[in-house]
Amino acid sequence: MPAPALTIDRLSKRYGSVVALDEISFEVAPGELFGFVGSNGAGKTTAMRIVLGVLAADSGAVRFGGEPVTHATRTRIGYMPEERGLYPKMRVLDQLVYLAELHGLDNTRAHQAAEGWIERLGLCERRRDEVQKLSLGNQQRVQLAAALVHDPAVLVLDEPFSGLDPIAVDVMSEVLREKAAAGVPVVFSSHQLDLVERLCDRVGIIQKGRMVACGAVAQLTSAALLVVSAPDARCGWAGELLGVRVVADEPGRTVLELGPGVDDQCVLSAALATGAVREFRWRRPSLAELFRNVVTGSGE
Ligand SMILES: Nc1ncnc2c1ncn2[C@@H]1O[C@H](COP(=O)(O)OP(=O)(O)OP(=O)(O)O)[C@@H](O)[C@H]1O
Repeated sequence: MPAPALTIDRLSKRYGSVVALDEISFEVAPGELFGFVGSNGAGKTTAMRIVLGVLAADSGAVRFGGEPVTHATRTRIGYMPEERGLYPKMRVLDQLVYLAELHGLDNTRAHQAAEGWIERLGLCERRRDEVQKLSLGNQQRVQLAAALVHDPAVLVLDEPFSGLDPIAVDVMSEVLREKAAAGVPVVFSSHQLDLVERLCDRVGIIQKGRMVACGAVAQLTSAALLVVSAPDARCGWAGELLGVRVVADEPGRTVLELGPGVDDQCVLSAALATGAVREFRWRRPSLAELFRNVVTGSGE
């Protein structure tokens, strides 16, 4: 059976006077890796917890293959909570078998799945250890295994990369890519924007509970930036140019965004007026630059 799409439709949630989510919507298609990014407190965890049914929305809906999420369909979601919900005194293997059985696998299949993920995630030597005795990074590997052990149809992961060493980041990335390639919609939150940019097909940027940008990474980062290296120029030289926004200003090197109708040759003349120009080229912004731009623009 093909995996269903995950649809988040105009979710709103308040905690007293705090608006955590304000009509937030997005969809994650089967086979898509969707990166959910935003500043601290933007509302990512709240949205993910509502998807899982751990928290109720004030309004809006979560759909799975077009149908409202029920208790039965929820068991098909693999979830990695931000607060990491493992049993500290349970051994790694026992824990994974238990969670797999809880999601409906019989004991033999639960053992096979648990052993498979233990091996895949490099936990063989830790399989008989209590979770609380593992390093934080290894606990996180177990948490990922816990999200995957019942072969979920959708993956929802809250900051799965935080605190991982580079090898574990590679393993995590590979697993997420593989699940997406197998047709599973995968959504994860992260503050590591370079990683999100590398991995994701689409991203959603949430700010104060509102989706302020959502789309394909290439499309969102298509507005070009102008890089100008003028070693003799004093800092701030470009700030006086009309219609030009300074994105970054280091000694000798400036990154600019030109407003509509601004002629780049006028910028070149202004740069040459400061002395030699060693570099003058257009480039795409990174996701991190886009994020800063969008978040600043939305009033942060
Ligand atoms: N149980 C709660 N009671 C009151 N306010 C809450 C509660 N949980 C979250 N909030 C508030 O809701 C807003 C959204 O929080 P949320 O944890 O969803 O953000 P986040 O994007 O996941 O942040 P982070 O990147 O720091 O994990 C914040 O203002 C937060 O303080």
